[in-house]
Amino acid sequence: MAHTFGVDLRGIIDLLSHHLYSSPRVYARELLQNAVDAITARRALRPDAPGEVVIEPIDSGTGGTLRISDTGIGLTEREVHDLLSTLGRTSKRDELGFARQGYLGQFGVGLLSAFLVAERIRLVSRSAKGGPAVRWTANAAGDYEVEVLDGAGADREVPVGTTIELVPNRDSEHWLERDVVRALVVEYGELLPVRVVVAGEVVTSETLPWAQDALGYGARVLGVQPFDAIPVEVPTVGLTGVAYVLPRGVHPGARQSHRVYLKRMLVGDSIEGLLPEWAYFIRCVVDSSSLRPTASRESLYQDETLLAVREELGRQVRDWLVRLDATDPDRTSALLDAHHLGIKSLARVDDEMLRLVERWLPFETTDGGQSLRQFKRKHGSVAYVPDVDEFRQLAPVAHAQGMGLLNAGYAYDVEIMDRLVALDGPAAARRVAPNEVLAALGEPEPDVERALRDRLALAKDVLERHDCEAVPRDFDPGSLPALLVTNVEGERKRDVEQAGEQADPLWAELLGSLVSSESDASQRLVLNCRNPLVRRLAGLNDSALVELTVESLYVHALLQARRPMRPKDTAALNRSFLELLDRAVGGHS
Ligand SMILES: Nc1ncnc2c1ncn2[C@@H]1O[C@H](COP(=O)(O)OP(=O)(O)OP(=O)(O)O)[C@@H](O)[C@H]1O
Repeated sequence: MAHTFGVDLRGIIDLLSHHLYSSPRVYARELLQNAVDAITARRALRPDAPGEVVIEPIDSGTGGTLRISDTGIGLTEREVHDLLSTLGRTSKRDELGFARQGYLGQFGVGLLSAFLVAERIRLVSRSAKGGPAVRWTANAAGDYEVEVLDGAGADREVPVGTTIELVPNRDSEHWLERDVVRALVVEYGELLPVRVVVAGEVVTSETLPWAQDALGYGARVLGVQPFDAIPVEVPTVGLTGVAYVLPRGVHPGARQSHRVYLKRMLVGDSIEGLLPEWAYFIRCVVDSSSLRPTASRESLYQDETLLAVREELGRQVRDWLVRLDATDPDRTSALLDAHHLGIKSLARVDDEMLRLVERWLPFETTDGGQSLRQFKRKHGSVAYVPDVDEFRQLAPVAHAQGMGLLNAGYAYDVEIMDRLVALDGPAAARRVAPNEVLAALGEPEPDVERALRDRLALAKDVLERHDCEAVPRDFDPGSLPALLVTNVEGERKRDVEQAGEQADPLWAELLGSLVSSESDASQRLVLNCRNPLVRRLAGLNDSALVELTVESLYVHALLQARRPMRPKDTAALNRSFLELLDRAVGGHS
């Protein structure tokens, strides 16, 4: 013999309250939604049927009930048994189980959420299809009663539509009181296309607020004045709304959160996944007639449709950016200034964005802040350094020699340079190695160089300790005594030597022929013979003082290069500083 599942109503209510819905507050949305759906159903029969929802909350502390009445389609006695008293039964799906167009509900469980705040629900309804009025009373314990109000005076007074009355449970009276109810109804239902009255006050408006004053509405919803408001539209899912461009100050890692309405009922205002990740500086407010909610109605179902909508909204924001670029240069550069990270990340894969970045985004260069285009116009191609510290170190030297350098050490910069090369050819951008800057530096006067090299021989131990080769040069600015650069060739040579130890002789010889540097030290301390201190170093006779000066110059250059200090560097800093201090206060005299 076949049996049907039994259902423990208490268990279901517990499931709903603790696991499906995030708070009892959703009861207001579910009741509102049923009332609006009932009006929609009635208007499907008769388009000019009245549409109004009236909510009478509890007056604080009076211990009464909340009533919500609608002028909707109502329920016949059969429907009350069939729809209200069977969990999961709904009138809002078709024979094949698909959600019917135009209705907010679809799962057949929403009414139960009233039990999150009520111990008893009383419903009185009269169907627009005719027949007597019906009263249905259900308790949280899981029992219900149906009475037909036929013929009696009470029946005649019941208009077509439904009134639901909630008797609060012990801890929930406050959920049904005026201020809370009003706030909840405004939050969820302020855009509903029917008149909703709470405690005598109409809380809905006919038109979508962003259609009238998008920027004003944006400021209210976001709490700040948006940079701009982009109207967006995806007709395939009946979506309209606004993409707000946030003013500066949003972090690229910040979670996207959008305000989403479905059929003009709020789903939530921190809905994720509506725009591609790069658009972190955009907040949307949209209404859609056919995106799918999850069963809790608190988020969107992540399906193919949502993916397609995300792509399309991303495209519309991007098109706006391109239009702005063409029509309003000042605003474009202000926007790029505020949100360069998102736009740069887009430029890696989108050529029009790349051109926009090329034209407007200021980069740090040896000629000050400049766009790639300006820089290219002056120097012919973009010579860049892919590391911020290296740039800072090389920039003054390069600038003094008339070389243009651009700092491409921030997020996405190198990928943007690679993309420029892929599009415009190898002359478009070029990575500059420190040695290239060194190659541009002048040779020192021979006698100064000779004298300096003699002194440097005295500091051999110090230089070896720091894995450094000293290179005398002559360059501007004269105030800079020394420059520390990584010896890329030296490192390569060391790798090759290591590889050579393990490789067969023929291969080792081949590898060896690729390396030309004289030294295999990993760093180069480039001493500036134009600097007075370095010149004095060339004339020193005290070998201890030569060692101390070379080590101090090394530490100074290391600090300038902002390299991380290893323990032996910190020890060198302490040693040289204290020894210099000692000499300064006369310890050696
Ligand atoms: N105010 C009302 N007027 C007329 N019929 C109603 C009303 N409230 C509920 N009903 C009927 O009761 C059924 C069950 O309602 P319930 O809120 O549990 O589910 P639903 O609205 O169909 O779906 P969902 O769970 O997505 O809200 C509805 O499908 C509708 O037919």
